[in-house]
Amino acid sequence: MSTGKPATQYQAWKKLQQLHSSKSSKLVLKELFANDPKRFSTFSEEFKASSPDVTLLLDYSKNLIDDEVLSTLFDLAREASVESFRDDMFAGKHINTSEDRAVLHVALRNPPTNGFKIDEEGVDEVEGVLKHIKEFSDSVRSGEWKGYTGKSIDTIVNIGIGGSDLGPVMVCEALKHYSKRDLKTHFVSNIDGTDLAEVLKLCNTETTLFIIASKTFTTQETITNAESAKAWFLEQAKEQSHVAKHFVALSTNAKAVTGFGISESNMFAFWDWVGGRYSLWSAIGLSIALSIGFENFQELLKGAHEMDKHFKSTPLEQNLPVILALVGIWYNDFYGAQTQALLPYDQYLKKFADYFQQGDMESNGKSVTKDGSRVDYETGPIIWGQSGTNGQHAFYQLIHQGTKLIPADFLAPVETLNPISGGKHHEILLSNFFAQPEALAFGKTEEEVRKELGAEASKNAALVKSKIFEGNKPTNSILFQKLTPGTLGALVALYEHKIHVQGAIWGINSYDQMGVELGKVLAKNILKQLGSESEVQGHDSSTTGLIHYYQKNRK
Ligand SMILES: O=P(O)(O)OC[C@H]1O[C@H](O)[C@H](O)[C@@H](O)[C@@H]1O
Repeated sequence: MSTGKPATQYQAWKKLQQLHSSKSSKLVLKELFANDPKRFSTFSEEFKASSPDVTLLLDYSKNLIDDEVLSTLFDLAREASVESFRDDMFAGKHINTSEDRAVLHVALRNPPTNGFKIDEEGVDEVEGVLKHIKEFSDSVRSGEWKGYTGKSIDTIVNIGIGGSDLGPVMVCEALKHYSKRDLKTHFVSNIDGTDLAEVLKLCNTETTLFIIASKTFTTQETITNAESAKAWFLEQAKEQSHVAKHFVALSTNAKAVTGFGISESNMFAFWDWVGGRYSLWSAIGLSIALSIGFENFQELLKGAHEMDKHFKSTPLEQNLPVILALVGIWYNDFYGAQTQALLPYDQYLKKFADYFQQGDMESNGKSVTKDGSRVDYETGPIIWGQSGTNGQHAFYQLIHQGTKLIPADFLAPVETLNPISGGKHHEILLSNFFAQPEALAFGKTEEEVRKELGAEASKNAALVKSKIFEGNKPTNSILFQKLTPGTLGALVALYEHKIHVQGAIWGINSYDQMGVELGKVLAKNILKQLGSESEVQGHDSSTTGLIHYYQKNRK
């Protein structure tokens, strides 16, 4: 079990504080590289899965670390019992202590033979649900599954929010290359009626399949959207019995699903040991299987499983998720970095940062440890980013020359799936992928700027200063072979396990999400009061003023 101890109590943490005060000014990338020609090979690791397409190279040499810092970070991981906490997760122990649940997304991608031995109720049902997903997705994709007028399905609408939306959205976008183009996939998540209304304009009742994705099947947004979608469907289809051909549910809550009017035979089950933000590997991935086919969905699971094996059995010093986690902690807790950017140089990964906003921030955005003490150190970073090179033309200015330290992960494929114009686009893309971390690390000195400006430099001192790049900005670079389903599975699992390791060291519970509750409760209460001004009770003057303004001005 993770110790749940405040991280500041570890000896290694104290040593890292000392190292930071004594060394941080000396950790200068330009010098570290100049003094060690082997720095790249020392601080990089390759991950190779059994499929030759699934390989990742992690270069973490452009970080503000040396051997001593790194070995102390590994000491920290050992002192915080990261290895036994990891093993507890794989063994099905109830590491989600506040909800007394196991955390077993790894069981969803665990093959029936040669996998991990996991002992928890429901794990032996995983294969059966996968079989159900296969049969159903095959029959929809082949056109065998017919709608109420005998036509095949050509449009899928996934209605879900949070973990029941972001994973499928990200993966369907990332693996669009493998998708069945004549089966359109849409996602509706927001309670804002605009979301559903705009999607319904693209749908035909006779050929649309609605997937209602909700672990609890009580989420207000999802159930309201699902009810409105059903009403829209019935306006045309009339007969309640036709619902069975056009609505399926993904949930752990059979009672609520049948209560909604979807029969259990049209329900794809999962279990409470699957956290919402770790659920794309479960029945929640049905829209993925429909879009890219079951075999590709299985490849996605396989790639993740290979990363699980790596995480479970590789010594910490070569363990990719552990390295990413520790380097992240170095900036988050000792350098005071507030954020972590995820910058994929692959257009298909444009939703990757959005996905891990929930994955990381909902997991590690906590301020009490497992034993209830208030932390006196920083926990989860703010995750953000977008695909390169678009980000370069938007926010990189601040990363290069602003006042904030922004550690960034750069990701790119060696091979593109779209080698248009003889591969020219890809070469340009990758030249940017190589150039940005280099510019961030090594910057541009005043001397270089002066040389470049020539005579102008002596006339315009401010211009010289504005063109200096201080450099020494840390990055990780991840090069993967190409964006296959297996590679994506491995990449997602890499970041999932990074989150796990950081949470273990911070002593927090990465697997509950109490922080989303309060707003939901208040919104329900306010909804009841929106009828008239006199009903608005029990709020501060700001909230009351805003509600009254709305009530006066609504039409
Ligand atoms: O799948 P559902 O039960 O509808 O939950 C959807 C989402 O609800 C909340 O926002 C939780 O914080 C998320 O973790 C969850 O993914």
